[in-house]
Amino acid sequence: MRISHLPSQHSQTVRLLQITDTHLFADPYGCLLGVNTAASFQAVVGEIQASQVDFDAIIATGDISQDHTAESYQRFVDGIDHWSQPCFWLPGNHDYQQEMQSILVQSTLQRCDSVLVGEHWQLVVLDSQVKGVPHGRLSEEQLSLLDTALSTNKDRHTLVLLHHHPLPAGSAWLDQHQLHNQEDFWAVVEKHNNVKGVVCGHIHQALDIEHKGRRVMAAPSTCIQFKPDSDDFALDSTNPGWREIELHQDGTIITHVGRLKGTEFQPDMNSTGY
Ligand SMILES: Nc1ncnc2c1ncn2[C@@H]1O[C@@H]2COP(=O)(O)O[C@H]2[C@H]1O
Ligand SMILES: [Fe+2]
Repeated sequence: MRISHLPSQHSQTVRLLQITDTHLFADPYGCLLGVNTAASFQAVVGEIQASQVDFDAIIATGDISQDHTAESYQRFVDGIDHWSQPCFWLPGNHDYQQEMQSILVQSTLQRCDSVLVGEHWQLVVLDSQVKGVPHGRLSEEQLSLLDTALSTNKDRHTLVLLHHHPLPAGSAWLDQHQLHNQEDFWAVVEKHNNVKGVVCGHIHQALDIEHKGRRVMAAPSTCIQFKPDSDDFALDSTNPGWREIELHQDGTIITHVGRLKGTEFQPDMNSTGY
């Protein structure tokens, strides 16, 4: 298992910044359904800086690239380069792991399976990608990695990270692309009592609910947003954004979604998919 350490800084509270579904292109003018994804990503990074968000690490929860190019991954690296905090990333359905592995190893970026965070927490970072299709699945290997990390660090509160949503989000078109073997995932989680939360990307909308006694959270994409509770594909006019997550030593999670202001990054609302 690839294990990393994140020492807690000033206090025992650890702050994470979730950035997800950037869908970047090699072309700086590349657009997804009318939104220039490089520009919206840069605007989100700029707004995080302007709002002086305090964080100890970035978690990038997949779909970093839309065109699978090394240049698109380099664009992500360049966008967060000015931050000295580490970035832990995992693949989404749109990612090409070969390019990711070669580009996202620079400076502070790391692909690891488990991060021991301060004295009280761990992150388990899972790969739910099934090559070439939009839905997710956790292999036997990933399920066993989760099980091992939870039993090895049973005294640490745990936040599990994966790209695909491990429960229906309430939109039929999107739920066909959810984590297909979610019963297997929850069976492992329910064997242990240290999982306090699960964080995903993929659904391009904010979510913060309780499921099987654990917190499940998702963040807005840095580009286009999907309309919640819509059985057919539909975009939402809410702005690109991010999620901040505070992990407290007693196991409490405090979280907040931040978004851009203004109307610069409205998608083509009549789009029917991509
Ligand atoms: N109209 C559509 N119907 C079903 N799936 C779609 C549609 N448009 C896009 N998708 C896929 O659904 C995925 C959901 O989010 P992704 O960013 O992974 O990328 C999306 C596409 O792969
Ligand atoms: Fe996505």
